[in-house]
Parts: sequence; structure tokens; C-alpha cells
Amino acid sequence: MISTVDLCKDYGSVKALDNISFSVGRGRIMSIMGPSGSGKTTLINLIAGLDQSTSGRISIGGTDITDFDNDEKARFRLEHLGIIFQQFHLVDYLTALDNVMLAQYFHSMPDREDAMQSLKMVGLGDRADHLPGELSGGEKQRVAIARAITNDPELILADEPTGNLDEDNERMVMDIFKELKVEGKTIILVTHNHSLGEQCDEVIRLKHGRVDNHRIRELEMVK
Ligand SMILES: Nc1ncnc2c1ncn2[C@@H]1O[C@H](COP(=O)(O)OP(=O)(O)OP(=O)(O)O)[C@@H](O)[C@H]1O
Repeated sequence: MISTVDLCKDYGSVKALDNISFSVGRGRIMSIMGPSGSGKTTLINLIAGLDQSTSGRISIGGTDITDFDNDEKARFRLEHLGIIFQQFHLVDYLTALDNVMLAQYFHSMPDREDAMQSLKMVGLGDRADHLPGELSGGEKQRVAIARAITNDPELILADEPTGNLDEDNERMVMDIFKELKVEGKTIILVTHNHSLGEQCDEVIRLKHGRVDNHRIRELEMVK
């Protein structure tokens, strides 16, 4: 589903990423872990097409996006990616449902029923008319997830999605990711949280911009 080859990102003399190569198959959940400053956000931003690499290549679902210009990256993001941030980034004056429909509007056409379906998938069918200010942190993050999945992306990228949440909400978010995996989605999340990392199929541990370790959990045995 995604692969990078010798990916490098320099900020002046800082080598934020130094020859990162990995690949992750479809329907997997992978976490990117590592100490502060090790390059996690830089890596997920490059995959999201929100930043440009210094060298190396990135391919998503068989499409090499490395040389895409900003417009092509924005289009690719809309068509193929769902992005979730730690800070939710919801529009304060729009209801939960309208926040989800806004993403549909930018993608193609708003569809109230589909948006409602996305909210139900994250357990918020009964909060559709609430403004973000009337929702808890965990509920806001679930609206952000509904918004990220409403256009049916193949790849979901999440930067510290549970960073602002308590354990119960963290579990709820991870359960949603596991359901999305069953639907065949690929999920890459940045986290500092070891218990979340333990639940992922793969963990890439970064250190000083390099892959220190790529742990792949054994595939479940099929009976
Ligand atoms: N826009 C930028 N300009 C200059 N240096 C940057 C920029 N963005 C990141 N860096 C540097 O690149 C390195 C990697 O940063 P990055 O944000 O990817 O780390 P991180 O692992 O996500 O850290 P944290 O866990 O603290 O969020 C750091 O040394 C950081 O200071």
C-alpha cells in the first residue's frame, strides 16, 4: 500500500529523515514511534504530501507521488488519504454533521446520509447536531475520524490521534482503527503510547531520523 525508498529530509543542517526505507501492506495498522525530534511528524507529513522530501521516493497504492506538484498532491490527498491530527481541527461554528459534509464538499458532493453513516460508524449518530464546543475531547476526535473516513480513503494517517485523550477514549479510537482495518483500510499512526504500539501490526521506531527498528508482528494463523 505504501513504500518509501531512501527518503531524506533536511532542514538546513538538520537531517530530520536520513534514508528511510520501508513498506506496509494493505489492511495493516502501523505505528511510527521514537523520541521527540526523531522525525515522526516529518515522515507522516511527507507521506501526506504536506511537505517535500530532499531526496528519495514515496509511493502510495502503486502511485509514485514524489514528483507531484502541490496541486497534484492536494488532489491525491483528497482522493486517497484520510488525515487525523492531535488537535482535531474541526470548524467551531459547524455541527458535527456539517464538519463531515464539508470534507465531502471539498472531495466531490456533500451527501447527508453518507456523512451520517460515518458519524454512526464512530458511535456519534446521536451527536450529529452538536457543535464541537458541545462535545468532549474524545467525541471531537471521533468526529475528526468520521470526517477523515467519509470519502472512503485507502490510507489513513494519524499524528498523535490520542495525544489529548484519556484511556477510555484512546481505546475507543483504537477500536475504530481496528474496524477500519477489517474493512481493508491501511492506517499509519504516530504515537508515544506504548500500549497503542503493542496493538499495531507493525511498529517503526525512529532514532535521529533513521529507522532504528521495524517490528512486524507475526501474521495471525488462518485456521
Ligand atoms: N520546519 C522545520 N524547520 C527546521 N527544523 C525542523 C522543522 N520541522 C522539524 N524540524 C526538525 O526536524 C527534526 C524532526 O522533527 P519532527 O517534528 O519530525 O520530530 P518528532 O519525532 O515528530 O518529534 P515530537 O515527538 O517532539 O513531535 C527535529 O530536530 C526538528 O527540530
